Amino acid sequence: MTLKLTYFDIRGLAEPIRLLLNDQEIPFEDNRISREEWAEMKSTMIFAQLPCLHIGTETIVQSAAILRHLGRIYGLNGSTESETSFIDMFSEGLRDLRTKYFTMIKTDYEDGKEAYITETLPGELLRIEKLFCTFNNGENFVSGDKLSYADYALFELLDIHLILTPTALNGTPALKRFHGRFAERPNMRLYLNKRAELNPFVSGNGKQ
Ligand SMILES: N[C@@H](CCC(=O)N[C@@H](CS)C(=O)NCC(=O)O)C(=O)O
Repeated sequence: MTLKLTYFDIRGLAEPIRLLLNDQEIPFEDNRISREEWAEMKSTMIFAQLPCLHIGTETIVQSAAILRHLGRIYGLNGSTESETSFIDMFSEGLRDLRTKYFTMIKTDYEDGKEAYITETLPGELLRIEKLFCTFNNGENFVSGDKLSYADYALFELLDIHLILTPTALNGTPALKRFHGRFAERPNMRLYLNKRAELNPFVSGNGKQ
């Protein structure tokens, strides 16, 4: 089965998907397109947006649907209904914070960054940390002993906040430990080192 992930040459909404594929050693074509190519392609996309995953003969869009699809087929979606629901719930919570982050980055970076860092972020991260500590006191993965797609989404969300402010995780020690641990998974380390050479922007407007 061939996999082709199409997105822009930024981290954005595709990066948790790239992290999962690289960490799991799933071969895929990382198709990073230019704005000119996008202008040609936009009208052919289901919701006129990216990312898009071609997987065999299937086409899947919507970043969360892509991540969940990969989670289901590669065994990264929990082992019971209750685990899967927890993973979904956790991911949707992450999505809410990611939306706040990208809204600030895209619409209010100059005026809103400081307030986001000092007023919005600490409470949001504390809530995520509390939920993360549900299983094994946060010493393993989101859903306990078993890795899931949510771990990739969590890692990327923490990582982009560390770019925004290097002290982002100082008030959430379990999340900080998770970030450090996860970055040292051998395939993650390989990918992160490779990515560091290219250093793509988090967002299309170059603010991060
Ligand atoms: N809900 C969608 C949002 C997709 C989205 O906002 N994509 C943006 C890039 S991050 C896009 O395609 N922008 C180009 C455009 O709308 O023309 C998802 O999660 O995949």
